Formats: sequence, C-alpha cells, structure tokens
Amino acid sequence: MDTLIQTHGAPDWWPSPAKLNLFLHITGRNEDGYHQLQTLFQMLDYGDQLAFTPTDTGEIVLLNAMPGVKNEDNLIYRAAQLLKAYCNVPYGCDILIDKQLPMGGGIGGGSSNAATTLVALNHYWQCGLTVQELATIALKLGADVPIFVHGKTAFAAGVGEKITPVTLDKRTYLVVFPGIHISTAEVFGKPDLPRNSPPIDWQDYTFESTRNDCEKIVCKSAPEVANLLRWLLHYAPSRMTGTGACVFASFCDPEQAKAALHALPEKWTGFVANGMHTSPLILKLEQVSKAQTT
Ligand SMILES: C[C@@](CO)(OP(=O)(O)O)[C@H](O)COP(=O)(O)OP(=O)(O)OC[C@H]1O[C@@H](n2ccc(N)nc2=O)[C@H](O)[C@@H]1O
Ligand SMILES: Nc1ncnc2c1ncn2[C@@H]1O[C@H](COP(=O)(O)OP(=O)(O)O)[C@@H](O)[C@H]1O
Repeated sequence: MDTLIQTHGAPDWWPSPAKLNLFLHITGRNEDGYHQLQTLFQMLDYGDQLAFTPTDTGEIVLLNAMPGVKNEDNLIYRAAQLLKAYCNVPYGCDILIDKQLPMGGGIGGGSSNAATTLVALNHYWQCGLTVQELATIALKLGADVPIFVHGKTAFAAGVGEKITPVTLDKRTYLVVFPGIHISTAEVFGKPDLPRNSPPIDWQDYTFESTRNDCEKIVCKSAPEVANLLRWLLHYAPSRMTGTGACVFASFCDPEQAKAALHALPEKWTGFVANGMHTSPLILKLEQVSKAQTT
C-alpha cells in the first residue's frame, strides 16, 4: 500500500446523496428472514456531506456527534473500521459530518454516509479496492450500501445488491419528511406485509404500473404518512420511498416542484432535488482522481 494522501486547509467535502425507491416490490423472503426485492433506485443531487482528514494515529474519530446514534454504532465509523481491517491499514482519519438528511426516512442517509466513507477512504488511504470489491464489503454494513458505492440510478434485485444501471427521463422530485422516523426492521417484521409480488421485467417498468409494497402498511400504522401522501397527490404522482417515512412527488417541471415546496404546511419539512444518472459522490471521485493524475 502507498502512503496516505494528505489534506490541507478548508474541509474538502464529499457528497453523500439521498436516494429514492421509485417503486419497491417484495417478491419473497430468504431463509435468513431478509426480503427479496425489486426496486428502482433513483440517485439525487441532494444530501449530506462528509470531510476526511487522514491521520497516522490509527484512530477513527468522528468530530461531531450525531444525536441519537452512538459513535461506535455510526455507519460512518463502522465503514471506516471495516475498510481499515479489510485492507490492514495502519492509518486513521478525522471525519467531519454535515448532516442534512432525516434519519429513518427511507432516503438512505446512513447507507449513503457509509458508502461515501468507503469510497473516500479507499482514495485517501490508497487501498486500491475496485468498485466491485468495495460494494462487496459494503453489503456487510447494510442492504442499501452497495448501490451508493456504485452510485448509479439502477434497477436492483436480491436484497438490493444485484444492480442494473438505467437511464431515466429527467425529473425533479419534491421529497417530504412527515416528522416521524420509521424503522426498516419493524416494517419488514409486520406479519401482514405483502411478500409475494410477481417479479416484473425491467423493460416493462412504468411508474403507474408499479407501487411500494410497504406503503399501505406504513400508512395504516403512521396516519401522518397517509395525510402527506394525500396532500402531495394534489400536485403530482407521489409515492412513499423505501420503508418510509418520506414521500416524494415527481415533477417534469422544476418550477412546479418548487411551488409545491413553497406551499408545504409548516408541520412537514421537504427539499427539491433532481434525479441524477450518476451520483454526486462518483462525480467527486472522478474529479479528485483526475486532479491526482495531472
Ligand atoms: C428496503 C429498503 C429500500 O431501500 O428500505 P430503506 O431502509 O431505504 O427504507 C432497504 O433496502 C433496506 O436497506 P437497509 O436500510 O440498508 O437495511 P438493513 O440495515 O440491511 O436491514 C435492516 C433490517 O431490515 C430487514 N430487511 C432489510 C432489507 C431486506 N431486503 N429485507 C429485510 O428483511 C432486516 O430485518 C434487517 O435487519
Ligand atoms: N451516519 C448515519 N446517518 C444516519 N443514520 C445512521 C447513521 N449511522 C447509523 N444510523 C442509524 O441507521 C438508522 C437508519 O438510518 P437511515 O439510513 O438514515 O434511514 P433509512 O434506512 O430509513 O433510509 C438510523 O435510525 C440510525 O439509528
């Protein structure tokens, strides 16, 4: 392994973007209890940011704590430790976190933070792992981490790790958080969750012919999600993402998305974001890799 890449001066922010599940079908269940899914991951141009200062102390230090998450449970810390152990790295890192995304929102904030950490430290520590190797270790951290390592809008199957990149029409999304956090494990644990959607061919995908199999059950247990969905449907086609609690509305015209955000009742918070084919994380990696070779 080469020596670590040093950073100097102001924080060099690495994007940690959100995702949407444009649809989510549950097609079965594995013996280990995990669910087989078909989903369409849409990468967004909005999210958290992380900045890394590699050190030679060997310690992983999170410079700002995240409310409600112990540092040793934080997916950023766990991702750094996993890469350090996997590649036998003697170095450490100080990590600064600019958190924007709500936790437990179904927009993948924690998973994206883990992926950004793996991708950035693979660069700074010069581990030399390929995207495929990084995605394989990413899966140990959570089902949604590999898609953020690949950083492509993609159809996914399995538990989310079998990825087929796809180019979609340009859309702008209004993403709204209803103020409640929903646990992924709890939703997947519900006895009456539909678990036998027939598999679809990717070529047959349309927004109208698909759904989120978790939406009904979450709307039942969390009526605020149902209220939010009803409100957004007045503006554009809308759906819950992941296992909730965020709901998105899909717009062709960015101005209409902004107008709907403007009209949002105060009790909810939201943001407007564009769909990206390649995530801002991968664009950042391409930029720093290019700068290194010139
Ligand atoms: C279903 C999705 C869609 O994007 O929901 P969101 O978390 O984004 O809402 C994800 O794949 C979630 O991925 P992720 O959030 O990484 O889940 P994990 O930490 O791996 O799993 C949390 C828990 O959910 C359950 N789980 C998760 C994924 C899956 N395919 N089947 C499951 O049964 C398991 O009980 C697991 O212990
Ligand atoms: N860096 C992190 N950012 C967000 N959540 C984290 C992080 N590290 C651990 N977690 C835990 O992961 C859970 C799921 O977070 P998140 O990925 O934001 O939601 P979702 O899986 O619904 O999209 C949180 O409730 C939190 O306890």
